[in-house]
Amino acid sequence: MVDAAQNPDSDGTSGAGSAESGEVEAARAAALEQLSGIRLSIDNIDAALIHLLAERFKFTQNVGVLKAKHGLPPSDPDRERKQIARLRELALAAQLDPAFAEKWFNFVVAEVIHHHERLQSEA
Ligand SMILES: O=C(O)C(=O)C[C@]1(C(=O)O)C=C[C@@H](O)C=C1
Repeated sequence: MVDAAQNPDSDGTSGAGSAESGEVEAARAAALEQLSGIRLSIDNIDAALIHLLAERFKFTQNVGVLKAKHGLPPSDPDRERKQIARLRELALAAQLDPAFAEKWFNFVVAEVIHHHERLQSEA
């Protein structure tokens, strides 16, 4: 139920009683229900992204250990260029902004490189 005191009509009154305000309220209540459903899906996707990121970092941790052990450089710009080109293609096909995909990738890789550097300094 939508509280009229918290959701006044556009004229600032409660609009109590009119048939029109009843319809507006019903439509708003339906919209809020729809919003809750959509937010459940958003929460599921956010959870999946966290799990995927955690898995990715487990693998990059393995890479960092290997690199530290064998004196390999923390970053590999050539590999990154190829990854970015691939991710931009995937983003385009998925109707995601390729610039955003690249920004996201660079953000994650910068963190990975920090981890690699820390492992190297500890080795
Ligand atoms: O593949 C590597 O060499 C990594 O260290 C992993 C990774 C990545 O997170 O994808 C991170 C840093 C490198 O510059 C390139 C790629």
